[in-house]
Amino acid sequence: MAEPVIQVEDLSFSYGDALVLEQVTLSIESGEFVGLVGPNAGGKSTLLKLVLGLLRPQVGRIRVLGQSPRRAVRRIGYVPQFPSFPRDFPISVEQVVLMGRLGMGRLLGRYDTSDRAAATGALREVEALDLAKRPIGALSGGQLQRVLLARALASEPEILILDEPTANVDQRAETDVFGLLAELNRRLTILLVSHDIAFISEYVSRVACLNRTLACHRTLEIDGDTVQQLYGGHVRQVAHGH
Ligand SMILES: Nc1ncnc2c1ncn2[C@@H]1O[C@H](COP(=O)(O)OP(=O)(O)OP(=O)(O)O)[C@@H](O)[C@H]1O
Repeated sequence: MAEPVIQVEDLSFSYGDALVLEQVTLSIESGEFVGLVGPNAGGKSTLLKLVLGLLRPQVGRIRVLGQSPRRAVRRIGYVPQFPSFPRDFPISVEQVVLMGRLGMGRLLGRYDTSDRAAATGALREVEALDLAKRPIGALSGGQLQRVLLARALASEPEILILDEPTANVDQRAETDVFGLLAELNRRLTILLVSHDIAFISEYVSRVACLNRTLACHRTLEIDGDTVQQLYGGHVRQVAHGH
């Protein structure tokens, strides 16, 4: 069997004395669409930072595409919860999407034809090519989210990781973004952080519930009890079926 795309084994992580992740094990296969859910401060962002190589495991091991996270990070497209640039920055949509090529060793402003073609392709894929020349500050929340998705796609990744991609958009834009993700999942493995277990259950194949410890559920198995156990603070009683 092929090696998992993301493999987390017996991972524990603390900030000082505060244990945030305890013996987390998670294996994501090629082509999966996994939702990572859990209450505030449950450790979701910390787990993403470890998978992206921004933090190092203190206990346990992470492999991404058979490599260390630091090496594999160029093969991951990341959509952050909040854009890392001010909305009033005088920069066009096209320039923002081109920034997705920087992780591939390009210098800011020194893009070649292949970079521009990748940016155009990414904007087309998220149906936002008509926005290319617009200033980033003139976009709606839903449009901005598509552009950030295009920026992640511009690096031609094999994995897409998204942190609450629809936290600041209305419901219609949220449905549109998830429709796009379902399309992208035909060729990309996706790991997505969300608070909204009910909404994402329509799209993802598996839900990983994280509240310091982690338990996985096939989407079809999720019922009221699962949600109650996760958000009612008794997540450690959920059977670890993996
Ligand atoms: N750099 C840090 N230094 C110290 N503590 C931190 C740091 N980053 C996060 N924490 C703490 O670790 C815990 C887990 O935080 P994390 O951001 O991973 O949770 P989360 O599940 O992503 O939360 P949310 O859903 O609110 O974004 C929280 O108690 C948080 O305060």
